[in-house]
Parts: sequence; C-alpha cells; structure tokens
Amino acid sequence: MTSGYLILETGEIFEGFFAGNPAETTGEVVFNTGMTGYQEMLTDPSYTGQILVFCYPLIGNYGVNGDDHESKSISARAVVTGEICASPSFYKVEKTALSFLEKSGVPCLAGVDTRALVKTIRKRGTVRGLVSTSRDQKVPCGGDEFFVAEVAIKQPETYGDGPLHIALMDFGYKKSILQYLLDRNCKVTVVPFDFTAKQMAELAPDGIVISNGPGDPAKLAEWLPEIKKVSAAYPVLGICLGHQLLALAYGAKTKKLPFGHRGGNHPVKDLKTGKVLMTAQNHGYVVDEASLAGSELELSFKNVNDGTVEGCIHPDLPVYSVQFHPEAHPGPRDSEYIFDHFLQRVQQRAGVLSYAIQ
Ligand SMILES: NC(=O)CC[C@H](N)C(=O)O
Repeated sequence: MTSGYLILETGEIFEGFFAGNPAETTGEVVFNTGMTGYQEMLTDPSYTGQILVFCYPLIGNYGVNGDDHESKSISARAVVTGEICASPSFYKVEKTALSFLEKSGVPCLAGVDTRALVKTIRKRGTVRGLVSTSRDQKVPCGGDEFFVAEVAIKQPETYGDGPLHIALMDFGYKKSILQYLLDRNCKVTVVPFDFTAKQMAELAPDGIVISNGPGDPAKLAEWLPEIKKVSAAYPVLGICLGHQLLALAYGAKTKKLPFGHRGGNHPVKDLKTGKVLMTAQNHGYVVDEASLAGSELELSFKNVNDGTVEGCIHPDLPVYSVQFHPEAHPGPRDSEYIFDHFLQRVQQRAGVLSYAIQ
C-alpha cells in the first residue's frame, strides 16, 4: 500500500494510504455525515471538484449496484475514509466501491483519522486540499472552475410519456429528481442549463424544475435574467442550486456557509404547517436571509439547527424553491410531498383534470 496524505491549505496534514491506485488531486474538502449512501454521494454531480470525506468510518460494505447511481460517473475528485470494505455483502452488489473508484480514476485515501479531519474542517471552515503521495506539497489555488458546464447535458433529452410535461433544467441533476417526476407519471424533457426563455416557449412545458448542481451559484449571474423570465411564465420548483438561482434571480443574495450542510439528518421547519422534516442536504452556499427583505420572495422553510434559509416562495407566482433534497437518495423522504404540491399547481395551470396525483 502506498502512503498518502491529505494536505489542507491551512497547513494541517492527515496521513493514510491509497486503497487503490495512487493519484494526486486537489479540490475543496467537504464532509458528509450520512451513515449510508456513499454510492449516491459519489455520483451526485453537485460534488464535482470536491474531495469528499465520509464521517461514517466505513464505506463500501454493501458495494455498488446498477440502481443507485445518481449520474453516469463519479463526480467527487477524491475520497477520504477510515476504511473501505473489500468484501461487500448485498443481494444487488455488482462491484466493490474501490473497483468503481479505480475504474473512474478517482483516488481513495483510506486509514485516515476522519474524526480529527472533520473537527479541523469545522474549526477552519471550508478549505481546499491536496491528496498526494508526498507530504511536502503546496495546495494549488483554485475556485475559478465552472463545473456546471462539465456536468450538464448539451442537448435536450426526453423521458416518459405522461399527461404533464415538465422541463428539468440541468445544472447537474440527480437521477432521482427525474425518477420522482417519471414515477408521478410526467413526461420530462431534460434541457441544458443555458436553455433560453425563447427555447422554453417553443418546448411549451407545463412546469419547470431547476436542478441541483455544483459550485458557487453567483457564478451563474449571466443566466439569471433568463431564469427569471422562464420562472415567471411557468410553475417552477428549484432544488438546491436551483433554489439559490431563483433567489438570486428574484433579488436575494447568497453566501458561503462555514462548512456546509451535507448529510441525511438536517431538521427543517415548514413555516406553513409548523412541521419539522428530516431532510437530505448537500450544499456549501445558502440564501442570505437578510437579503430576502429586498427581494420578491418570502421565506417558506427554515433550518432548525442554524436558522438558515431552507426554502422560498413567491407571494403571487407559482415559484417554489427548497435548499434541501426532496428526492432524498441518499437520506430521508419526509419532504417528497413537495413534488406533489408542485405538480398539483402544475396540473391546475395545465387544466389536466384526468391526472390524479397521489
Ligand atoms: N446540491 C446542490 O445543488 C449544491 C448547490 C451549490 N453548489 C452549493 O454547494 O451550495
């Protein structure tokens, strides 16, 4: 086994070994607190450009299967873990997590004291890091990459054939979002993130979902006027990056959280019902609550742990957005009713009476 190191830009060095092929890579170091769901996390395009640290000390124990991919490839640049299991056990297992990583050329640094690492990230805030075979390296600068263009589709693709037609704007969508819409009997056209309002008018969907995606939402400033135009013309639901983009388009601001929310146990209050939901989350940026006062949107969901903005609503238009993931995968499904509420609004607007939503 080759010794390996995670070097943080703040100077701390964490030692481990390369479980597979050694490789040098750099990125923002983020941690996820979920106990399961490593396959979905690895393939979630929102992790593009990031070094993913698993807080749970063991990954790979149920292998990787053909059903649980959130996209076609691994998005994380590298994986840091306590242990990666070489002999998984699960009826669906197709390969080991390590062979999946190796085939994708993504290095896995194992044997790391991830508890100490997470405590350091919590203390320092989000940091960049370098995974390397040598401890005498400098962490290169970064942060200028435009990851959305790397992961989003270039041409529209259509799935399903239901009475409601949803356009899913792809900033790096998770397959589960598409699956939820298909399961609710929708026809879905996945469109590139830079689809214009004019192209949308030609497509003429009944509603729009703006997807999750990697990177800083403020980097998408040039597309905000189009996003505002399309969202004023159709019922729209924004998820995670999609929520942040809607907030920016309607005049709010975003900011970076100290070390993000990534996990499956983030409590969120639905301000309309007073109910608290357990939610799946994966984000580093957040809508600044103070900036909502100068925007056209209102707060609809709030994080119970740190009080941050978890969702917005437009007082007049059918514009809804959530920072968390109603599609779960991985994580709890408490908030999946958000898809139903959204589709009910789409249905009312479209006048499709024959369609009954569960
Ligand atoms: N999952 C997402 O869509 C993440 C949104 C954004 N990239 C963030 O980190 O805040």
